[in-house]
Amino acid sequence: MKPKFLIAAGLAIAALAAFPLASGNPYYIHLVETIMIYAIVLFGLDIVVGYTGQVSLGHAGLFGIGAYTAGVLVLKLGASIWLTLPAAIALTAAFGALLALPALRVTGPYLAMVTLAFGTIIQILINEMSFLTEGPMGITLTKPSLFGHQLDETEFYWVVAAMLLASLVFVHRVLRSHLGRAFEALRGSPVASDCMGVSVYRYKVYAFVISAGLAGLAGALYAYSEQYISPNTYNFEQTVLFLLAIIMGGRKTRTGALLGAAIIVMLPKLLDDLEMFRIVSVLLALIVAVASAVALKRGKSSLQAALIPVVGSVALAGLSFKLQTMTDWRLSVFGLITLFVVYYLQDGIVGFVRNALNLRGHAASDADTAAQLPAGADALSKAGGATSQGATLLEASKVLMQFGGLKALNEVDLSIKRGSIHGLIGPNGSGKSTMMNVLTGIYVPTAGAVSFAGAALAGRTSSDIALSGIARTFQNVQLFGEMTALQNVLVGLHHSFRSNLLDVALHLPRYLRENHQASARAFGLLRFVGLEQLAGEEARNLPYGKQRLLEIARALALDPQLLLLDEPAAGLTAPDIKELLAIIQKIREHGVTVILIEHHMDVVMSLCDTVSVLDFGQKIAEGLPAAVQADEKVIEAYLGGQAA
Ligand SMILES: Nc1ncnc2c1ncn2[C@@H]1O[C@H](COP(=O)(O)OP(=O)(O)OP(=O)(O)O)[C@@H](O)[C@H]1O
Repeated sequence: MKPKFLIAAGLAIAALAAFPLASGNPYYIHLVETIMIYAIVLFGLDIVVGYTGQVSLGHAGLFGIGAYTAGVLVLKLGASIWLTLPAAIALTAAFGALLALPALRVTGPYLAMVTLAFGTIIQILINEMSFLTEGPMGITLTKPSLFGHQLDETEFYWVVAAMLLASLVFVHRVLRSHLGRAFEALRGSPVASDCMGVSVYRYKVYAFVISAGLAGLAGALYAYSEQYISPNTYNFEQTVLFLLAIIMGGRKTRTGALLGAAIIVMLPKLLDDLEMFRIVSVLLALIVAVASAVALKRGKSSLQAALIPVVGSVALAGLSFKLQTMTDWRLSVFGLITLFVVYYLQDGIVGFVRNALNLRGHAASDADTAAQLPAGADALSKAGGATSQGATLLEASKVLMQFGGLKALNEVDLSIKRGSIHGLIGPNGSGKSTMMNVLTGIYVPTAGAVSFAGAALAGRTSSDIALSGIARTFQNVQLFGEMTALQNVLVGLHHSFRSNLLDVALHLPRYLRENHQASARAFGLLRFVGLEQLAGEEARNLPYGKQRLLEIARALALDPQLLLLDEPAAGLTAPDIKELLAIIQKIREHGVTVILIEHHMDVVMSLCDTVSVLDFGQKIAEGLPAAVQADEKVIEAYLGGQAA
């Protein structure tokens, strides 16, 4: 960690701890305490919303479960904080797993509705289960005791501050680890995640469970902080506020969550006080103007894009001086601010400032990591082994893939020899990509069987198949766009981690060792495909040809025995194709078997040992490239069309 960062963090912690002593005002102490509690919820919600890209409107319900676990345990058993906090985390995490179930089946607006229903059910249950929760009457409790000492407002503030710091470190470490990369990969491309051995199912559940655990912790702290809980707090408005806080603050940043929490706690109060509202809106206009000017100067934004937020915030400041009273305008101003942020600051306030000031988050630190790694790491391990060269690695027999009445594959047999490069060609729509999808478990064939390295693939998930040694690239590049090149490859290396949540959270030696080894290998793989200079660049910003190479590096990270390349040369320039040919040759030299789908005949002819030709889902020819090229049926179906 950089000394500058450590000093800043130390100062921030000292300021946070000193605040109640300096302020002395119970109202402000309670306000900051609430912000910290909400920030803990938002750290968790950001995992689900920001990282995995799911919508959750159920987090107020989870927050409520945490609060009521503490409340009920205190009410019924007189339990201490040592029991209530872990119990709240555990029970809420279990409910989080329950909430994850719909996320496995539905996405987008449907998921939003289901999670909203979950939140509503929780609120109704709290209301109805009077024997446990005291129903609408609510539960009154006192501040907890620690080591026999009853905490006062300030001491409890410090407990909350300690929990905030612990949550911050925990979440930050998890999100920067292989687990966080897995969450982010789900958002980037679920199909590619599965094909990299990162099970979408498993990691969606993990994300909800961790997120819920944090909501539970926050809920329990909230119960003690307010000293009174009732079902009405955990309602629809609360859940929307949480979501809004993430959007306003900025997703995928802990600073954004803190800022979002401050906004949702302060804004309603701010909108009650006209004088304060005027001061803050003028300050906001100034900040936006400066950030926009910087963005414009650095060429990060067009004049129009930079002007709109400035005009908006200046108009808001102007409006604040026109208003005589806030009472009638509170909700309208709140709505306007929300609309403005959601529409114009889509990366949230933190994202906007980062963009304007050209701060690149973890992209820059990836470049640093890359630069520190040893130069000669042997990235690509030997696969297969010389002894088994020539034996059958993959056998597909009578594979039928039917979509309604269309037979995309019609009883196709395919036998792939270990160590070979096997070409799969055919006109558009002949079933090549469908075959890839069958081999990687994305499609379950209507009939027929596939065996790989002696084991049947039937009934296995894409991620299982990937982990057993089949890696692939995609016809339409499926990178994790918001992640750097290095992180993309690290997702492919997910299988090399054995560390669990505890190893990650406490940075235990096992995790540190695995992380270092994985980073070194990822960088080595980038070097293997000639992308080491671009390690810290976001995948979406790479030129198309480089994106295709990055996909190959990511696939190789799986240590595959079989690599499926789906039109790797599509859209590449002639020099890029030359580079690609050399890389595929090198891959074969490392003993990796390759199935190559390609429309560029020169690539197929120069690389492949055997070529199979598909037409309308049927295999019409197979053999040496030259023989296939001369085959009448092939010329008629495919090469003839190309020649023409
Ligand atoms: N999920 C699907 N649902 C319905 N039809 C599909 C599906 N996937 C593929 N098909 C159809 O199966 C046929 C074979 O498609 P496929 O993408 O495998 O061809 P291809 O040989 O890879 O073509 P190209 O070279 O254009 O990529 C096409 O008619 C396609 O429309």
